[in-house]
Amino acid sequence: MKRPQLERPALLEARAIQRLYGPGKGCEEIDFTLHQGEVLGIVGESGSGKSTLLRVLSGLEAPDRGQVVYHAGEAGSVGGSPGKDEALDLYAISEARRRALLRMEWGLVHQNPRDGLRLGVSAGANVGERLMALGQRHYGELRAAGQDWMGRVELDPARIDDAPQTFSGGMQQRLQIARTLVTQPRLVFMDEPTGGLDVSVQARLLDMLRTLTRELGLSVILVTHDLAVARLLAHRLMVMRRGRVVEAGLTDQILDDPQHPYTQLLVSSVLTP
Ligand SMILES: Nc1ncnc2c1ncn2[C@@H]1O[C@H](COP(=O)(O)OP(=O)(O)OP(=O)(O)O)[C@@H](O)[C@H]1O
Repeated sequence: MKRPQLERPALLEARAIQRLYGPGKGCEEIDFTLHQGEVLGIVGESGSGKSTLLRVLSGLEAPDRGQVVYHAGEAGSVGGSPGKDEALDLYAISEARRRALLRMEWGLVHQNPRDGLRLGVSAGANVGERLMALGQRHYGELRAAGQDWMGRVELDPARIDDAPQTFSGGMQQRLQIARTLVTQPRLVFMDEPTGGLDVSVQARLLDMLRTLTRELGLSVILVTHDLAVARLLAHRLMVMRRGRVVEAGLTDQILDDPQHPYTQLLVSSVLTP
């Protein structure tokens, strides 16, 4: 697996994050740095706090304690000066600026594509909509981008005018991915992107996601309970249990030589035939 270069600049930092609904429910003492071009997998069984952490990291739910710091500042980033790194404390900036980040610099891929798509408009409009939010208005170019991205996610571009409801679950998920990536987000959050799909559909989608993340050099925070998905996509892993990170490190190291008894259990229960 291709390793991220360590000297790459930081993109997102979690500093002592806590969001608890009750003892062990939610997440606490979360510290890590995501570097540009890196895919970080957050794994753990159901209820371990993965989704809670993702909501906090992606600006959807404020933590009780701690900070999420996003390094903006490249040319074109929201509120940043060209070439200058600017560390934004996600929950200290205004709600409007946080929303602008989500719309313009980040992407969110939901487990259920229906949460990420607009079902009432065509496939092409779903892809073009985020570009329009960035100021693109040229109809022909929006349509061309829609067709191009449908092709990239292995959907038939001839179906550009079809409504997402007429697509299968796996096709809807590919459309959601096209809609998310068309704006070339600096940071992508994925919540169980292959969950809820048939195994054969999952395998194809996973293959496509791996190709896209590599080709585009995407920076991704990926939540999954599926260690096979984590193995294929993530450079690094954080293993969560009852809201805390019990083990973190390079993916191969964690899955081939887990140190924490919980990780050992998780790995043996999934990977051993
Ligand atoms: N809004 C909420 N109010 C109260 N408790 C919550 C809320 N959201 C999550 N929890 C609780 O926090 C714990 C962690 O939930 P979370 O959804 O983050 O786990 P998860 O690892 O993502 O699980 P899954 O893989 O099943 O989605 C669970 O015990 C859950 O019941």
